[in-house]
Amino acid sequence: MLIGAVADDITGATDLCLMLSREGMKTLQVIGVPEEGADFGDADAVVVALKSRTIPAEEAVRASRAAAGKLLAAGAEQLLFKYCSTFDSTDDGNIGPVADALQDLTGGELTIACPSFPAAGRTVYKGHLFVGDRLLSESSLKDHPLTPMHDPDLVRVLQRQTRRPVGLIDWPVIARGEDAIRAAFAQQQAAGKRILVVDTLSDADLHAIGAACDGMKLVTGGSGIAMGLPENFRKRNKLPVRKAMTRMMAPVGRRVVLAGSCSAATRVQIEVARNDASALLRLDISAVADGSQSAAEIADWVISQDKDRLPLVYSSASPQELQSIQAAMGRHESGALVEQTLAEVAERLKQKGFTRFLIAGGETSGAVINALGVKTLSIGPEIDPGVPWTRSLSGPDIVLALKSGNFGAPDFFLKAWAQLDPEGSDARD
Ligand SMILES: Nc1ncnc2c1ncn2[C@@H]1O[C@H](COP(=O)(O)OP(=O)(O)O)[C@@H](O)[C@H]1O
Ligand SMILES: O=C(O)[C@@H](O)C(=O)COP(=O)(O)O
Repeated sequence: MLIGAVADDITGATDLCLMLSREGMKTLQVIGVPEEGADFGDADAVVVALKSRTIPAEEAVRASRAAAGKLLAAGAEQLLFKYCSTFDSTDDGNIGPVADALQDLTGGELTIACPSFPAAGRTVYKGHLFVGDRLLSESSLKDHPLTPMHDPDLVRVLQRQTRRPVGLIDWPVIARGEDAIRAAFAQQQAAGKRILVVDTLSDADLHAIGAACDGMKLVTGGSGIAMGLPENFRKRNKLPVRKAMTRMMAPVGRRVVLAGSCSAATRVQIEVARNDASALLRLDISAVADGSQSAAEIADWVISQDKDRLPLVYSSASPQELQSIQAAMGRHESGALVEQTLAEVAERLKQKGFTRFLIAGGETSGAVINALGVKTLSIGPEIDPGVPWTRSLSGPDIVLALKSGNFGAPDFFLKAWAQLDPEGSDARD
């Protein structure tokens, strides 16, 4: 194993898997902390998907340390901690505490914090995170249901989460390339800094930063940082050149979209599907809470739809609607009830022979995957930046597209299916 990664949510993990496999690494996604003696086959990279972004910091640290320990024991040469490209976290964590714990596990050496993903519009300049052309705090992430982001200055944000000194390598240094970046690492380390936010404006910057991280025991960031890391192993003849996949075999069966993301991109995708005459049903959380809507009824509705129409169940709400739901029911309580309901719908549909699932939302995907009993995923073709098709390797034979809330083009829900073999296939990849 060349790279062992711990991701703080499931869509983040598939995003990272896609990046690593696009760069030629045979990549396996494992759901949850691997079991003792787990067999990772001949994977060049293993990404462990946790659901640790919004749980209490001590639990996130415990799970991340356990997962990282398994990857290091299996021979991982470099450890990667994957979090969101929009740095989703609270002042209590969990990025800082987990990075600290993994740094301890890997000998306490200097590490970086590189959330940038320019292909998805996330860049960092003077330590400030931009989403498209807006500062993070002025983007739709300020209204995230679980981790509203109000401060765009990542040095400040991260410093609130860790006692270790946080530094910054700004863009003029990054633009001078690998050697300059490496020299800046050494200078900052000598100045007592332990974790460095790195400015990044382009894929070229990511390649240069990745090259400078050759040999760094622990790297932290979004999937973008994985763009430049595989080349370090290829240079040493540890990694062959592989072609990216463009289509995927999928088991015979019906399809469904389940959206528990309230992100701006997902809400647009829902409207595009509505205008295309897909069959839409809203999960009304107040109705679920008072018993007038249930997972069983929602699943029956999906099953009863004409097979030629795409069925889409969504709980997604506008920031204003969300505010009043959360005021009435509580932020975590309402979120958990939505997740639990969509997870039960998925489980019921699986029982009825549905094999093709498109799930929108990271936390939502985590809940659905757990309910479906999926343990490992192989990575298929890219639908849009950050979102591949995946196929379950053990347990139920199904394909899944796990879409991060803010990823994907407006027609994502409609176009994703074109990459699956319409006839179906009984053989797993
Ligand atoms: N109508 C709603 N009311 C309250 N919470 C909701 C509603 N719809 C979705 N949620 C919750 O919002 C959270 C969205 O997070 P997530 O699934 O990670 O989406 P994203 O990828 O957009 O961040 C989930 O916990 C989900 O259950
Ligand atoms: O880095 C990213 O933006 C994604 O990989 C990711 O982690 C997004 O999280 P969700 O929006 O909660 O799916």
